[in-house]
This record gives sequence, C-alpha cells and structure tokens, in this order.
Amino acid sequence: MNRKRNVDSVTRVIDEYLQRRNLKQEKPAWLIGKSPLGGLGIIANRDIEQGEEIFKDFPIILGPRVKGPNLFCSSCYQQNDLNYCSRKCGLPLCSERCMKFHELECALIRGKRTKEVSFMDENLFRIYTPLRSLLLDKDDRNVIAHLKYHTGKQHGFEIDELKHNDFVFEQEEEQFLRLVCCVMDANAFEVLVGYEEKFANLRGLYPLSSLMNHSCSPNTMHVFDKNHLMVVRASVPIKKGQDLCHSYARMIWSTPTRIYHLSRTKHFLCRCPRCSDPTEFGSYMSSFHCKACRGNVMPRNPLNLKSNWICEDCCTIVNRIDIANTLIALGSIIGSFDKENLDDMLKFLNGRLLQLVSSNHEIVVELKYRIVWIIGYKAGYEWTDIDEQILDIKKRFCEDLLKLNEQLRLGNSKMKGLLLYELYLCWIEKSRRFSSQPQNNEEITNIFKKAYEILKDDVSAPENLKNFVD
Ligand SMILES: C[S@@+](CC[C@H](N)C(=O)[O-])C[C@H]1O[C@@H](n2cnc3c(N)ncnc32)[C@H](O)[C@@H]1O
Repeated sequence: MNRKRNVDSVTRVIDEYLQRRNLKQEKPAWLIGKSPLGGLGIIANRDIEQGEEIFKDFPIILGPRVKGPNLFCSSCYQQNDLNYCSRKCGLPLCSERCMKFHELECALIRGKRTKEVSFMDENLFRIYTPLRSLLLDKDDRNVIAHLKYHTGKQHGFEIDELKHNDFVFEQEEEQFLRLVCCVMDANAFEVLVGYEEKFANLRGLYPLSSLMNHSCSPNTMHVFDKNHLMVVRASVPIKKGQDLCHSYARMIWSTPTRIYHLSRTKHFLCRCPRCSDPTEFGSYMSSFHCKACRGNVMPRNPLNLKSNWICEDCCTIVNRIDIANTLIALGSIIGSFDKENLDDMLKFLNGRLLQLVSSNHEIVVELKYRIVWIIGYKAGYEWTDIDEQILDIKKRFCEDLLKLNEQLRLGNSKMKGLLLYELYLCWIEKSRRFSSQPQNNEEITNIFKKAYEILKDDVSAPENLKNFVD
C-alpha cells in the first residue's frame, strides 16, 4: 500500500475521518505533530484542566480479541441465547435482529471460505476481526494506511490462521489484511463491554487515539460509552506543548514487567520518568528486601533489563537472574491460587510474600487488587456474609491502592474511579451495620461523586454508578 505519512497527510485523513463520524471539534485542544517520543503524536495546543474532555473517537474496526475468555454475539456483543449463524458462516449470534445486522459480514465470510460451518466456530470468532476491514470504503481504508504499523513475523498470524481454516484471499486483499493486522497490533485498544464476568473482550482501532504515545504515568484516561465511542479526558492537568499519552501497559505492573511487555509487543524501550527512576516515584514497586539488611533491592539501571540489582542501603549486589527466578516463582504461586480462595491469598500475602518484597511490590498489588474484587462479590464473601475484619481488609486495601495511585502520579485514572467506588461501598456497608455510630455522610457522598466523575459514560462501570444522575 502506498503510504505518504507525515504530519500534514495524517492530520488531513484524521480530520476527514472525524468529520465523517460527526466528531470533528470546532476548536480542539490538541494538534497532530512530531513527538519527541517517536514518530507522530497528539500534542496539547493549550493548557488542559484535569478531568476535561479532550476528544471523542469512533472505532474504524471493532471485534473480538484473540485472547478474550468468553464467546459472545458477534453483532451486539452480549452473551445470552447464543447460537451459530443459520447461514453457516460459523459466528455466534443471539437473535434475528443481530442476524439481520450481520448479513453483509456473513456474506463476506461465506464468500471467502470454501466450506460451510454448522457450529459456533470459536477459532474463527477469535481471529476474524481484521476481516471486518474488507467492508470499509476507500476513505476509511486510506485512514488505516496512514497509521503506524508493526513489522515482524508475529504480526499477521490471523491471516495465516484464516487460510489454514479454508479461507482464500486474492493477493492484493491478503496484502491489505496483513497491513490491517500490523496496524491493529501497533494501535488497537482493549475495549470491555459489560461488567464483572459478563463482559465482552473486544479490540478496537480508534484512528485519532492511535496517535497517542505511551507513558507509564499517562496524562489522559479513556472510557468507552455504550456506542463504543471512546471518550478521552485529562487524568492530570496538562500543559500546552505536552504529548497526550496513555499507558499501553498495566499501570500496576512494575518497571521490569512494563519494559519487557512494551519491548515485546510495541517494539520500543520506554524511558519515561517513572521507568527511569528505580524507586518508581518512591513506591518501590519492583523492590525485594535485601537478605543482608532488609533494605530495598532495586535494578541498578531500570532501563536495562540486563542490569544487576543493588540494595540501596548496604549496596549488596544481587544477580538479576536470581531476581527473575524469584519473580517467576511468586507469579506461579499466585497463579495457582483458587481464584476465590481468600484465606490462602491473605495467608500468603501477610506471611511469605511481605517478608520477601516491598509492601507495594507488583505481586502484593496484584493480590490486593484481586482481593478487593472478591470481598463483597464472590460466593461466600458477599456483603452480607463477611465479618467486620474482612470488611476492614477490603477498605484498607482500597485505601492502600488509592495511595499508590497518587504516588505513581496517575491522577484520575480508571483504577482510581473503580477503587473509590469500592471504598464507597465499604463505607455504606459500615453505615448499615453500625447505624448507631455516626458516619461522615458528606465524606462518603464525596467519595461516590469523585468515582462518578471519573467513570461517567463508561459502559463497563458498575450499574449503580452508571444510573446515578447528577
Ligand atoms: C500507537 S503508536 C503511537 C503513535 C505513533 N508515534 C505514530 O507515529 O503514529 C505506538 C508506537 O509509537 C511509538 N511510541 C509510543 N510511545 C512511545 C514512547 N513513550 N517512547 C518511544 N516510542 C513510543 C512506538 O513506536 C510505538 O510502537
């Protein structure tokens, strides 16, 4: 595909795309420009306040993720009453209405596949999203051609899989599909529709948002509304001239994990202030306790995965391989826990784990995060089942994780919104149990309002939060 990609050409195609989707802003607070981080980026063209909506974006391609855990309707993305398509393309559908909506796509799939399928073809379901690009018009295809793409053997495996599953493509078509896969791997966002275990795990290519570069302490947050529109807001105050960034990695991962993930999947080495600071802004998220003095052992050079580790107090050097092996062992222990067995998790957390690692270590954080969403929800730990001690554990973990959010300078992140909501629920449960003890109702309401402010419009937010009206 012929790509002439520079600030002007990308600005023009994105501008026209937003116009076609009725999303063009009169006076945007951003422009597309060259970024010091690499390639192009979206740059603030004025100061932007925390919480301010910056832009909305619509997916040019949206569909199931390869690794999503559940099957769902390929038209409306909900999980009830699924059946395979009666025209035998193999995709799951839930109703006549969705069947109608799916007609074009169905014809496309049947036109490219040399056999009919009378079952829900889970294999196809997981790899067909790039095929949706074949239904795009010339202008939308041109948008895709103006986005960054990855190269390398791992990108485009979906097309090989499709061919393996009796799909046949013309040469030019296959070339375009491979480009789409490489563009999606470089730019697609994870889109969750639904809440708790009833969610659909989607992948969306949002052309304007694709131009946002990465930071491990980003200055934007985004949510997806019920129509899959992405709403991008400032998570912290942004100064004119700054790159608008979001995080391509989980923000509760420590630096070595983020750096490894970003280099493997996005092919760059992050050098943001958080990655460059071995203490991660004083949070010590990657630190182990020193065996000699119990000081913090951290990477000597966090930007180099091959660097050895050093105790900041007694300067003992620890081989990085020993650290990596301990991390793998800890990861496999927490991976082996029965997902809902709180006792085992708490015993491990308060015993062996905290003897080995810092209180904000990513494994501790991961466990606390899991525990917060077990208490109050899972069988045996529902709000009415738990004693005060367990309720207090949930409350304390919410507070710990919110403190970490501040330390990592994440501002109004989605994580903060969700944790504030869980903290609010803890307070409500306490008020219900101890109605004779006065609670600070104003403070409790403020926690709720703050959570609402952050998560409003988010289709995957808890129902009670979504139903709140200002
Ligand atoms: C989603 S694109 C972002 C927009 C991209 N810069 C462009 O020119 O279209 C992701 C790619 O941008 C580059 N990138 C993003 N954030 C970066 C960062 N913090 N440091 C270095 N490169 C970065 C990497 O090449 C990455 O694979």
